[in-house]
Amino acid sequence: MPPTDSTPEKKNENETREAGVDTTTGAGTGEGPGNGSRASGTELIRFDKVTKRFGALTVLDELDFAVDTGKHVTLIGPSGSGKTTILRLLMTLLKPDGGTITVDGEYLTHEKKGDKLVRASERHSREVRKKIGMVFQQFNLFPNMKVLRNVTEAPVHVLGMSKDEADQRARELIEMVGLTEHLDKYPTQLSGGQQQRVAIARALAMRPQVLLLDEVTSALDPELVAGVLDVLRDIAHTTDITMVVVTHEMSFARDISDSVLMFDHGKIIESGPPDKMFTEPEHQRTRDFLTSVL
Ligand SMILES: Nc1ncnc2c1ncn2[C@@H]1O[C@H](COP(=O)(O)OP(=O)(O)OP(=O)(O)O)[C@@H](O)[C@H]1O
Repeated sequence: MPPTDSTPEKKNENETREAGVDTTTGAGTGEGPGNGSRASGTELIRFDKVTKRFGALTVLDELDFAVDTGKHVTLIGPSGSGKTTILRLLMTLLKPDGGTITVDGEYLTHEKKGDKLVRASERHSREVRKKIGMVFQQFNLFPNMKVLRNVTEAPVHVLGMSKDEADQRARELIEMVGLTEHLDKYPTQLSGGQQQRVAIARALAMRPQVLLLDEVTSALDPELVAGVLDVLRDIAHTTDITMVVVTHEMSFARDISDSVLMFDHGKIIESGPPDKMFTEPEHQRTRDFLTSVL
């Protein structure tokens, strides 16, 4: 399908993809975002010494990493290692206890007041968060709205898009996820896999710069998984959208990732391109984890 206003920009298929992730601890050097200058030319997301605690449990401990524009980064690691927490922080569903998160050169968690960096207001976070779309494990569709309206609702009410434009964009996205004949159905009239494809179209309708995927097939019956992964593979391979993915589907991760980050107890213990991570991981914890899921 040719690129349109409603779909993420088509990528140069000959482009050689580099890892696109920085897990060094150099974050925080330089002038920093939020004051008119971007931390780096192509950087879209940066976690700078981000700490998240739940009571006595420290889930993320001064985590540093960055994702470049257009790259696909997959987070792997044992249950409880903090992967979903990272996505929820990006959606501002959680607040960090320390450190800063920036998206497209703007602080998500903080804002500048004069020379000071203060906690972001809800309004500021909401604006920055518009750059981010997320697809959850549970599809979270509006049960009382038909498929088309599920996809047009947020562009009209959150972005202020005209109904006609939202409608046209939604139809194109619904076609992209293969559901044109189901436009007029309610979510309960669809299979789980179809509902998840509506959720993907709905996230893309907001034209986000980054798409977060949180174990999007784990609530599906096994026979419905492939259809959803095929749609996501297509989006990953034919568009320029940045992706941060949490999945236990390792062959999918291998197909779409520029870089894989292995988490253990809230820290990145190893990272690299998927071919290396899945065939010759260096860390024993990574080897043990991959043996348990492959
Ligand atoms: N709202 C919360 N309140 C208390 N503890 C939480 C909360 N959310 C997450 N946790 C805890 O934080 C830790 C990290 O959770 P998180 O969901 O980020 O892990 P994960 O790596 O995504 O695991 P999984 O692969 O099982 O989804 C877990 O021990 C979890 O129980």
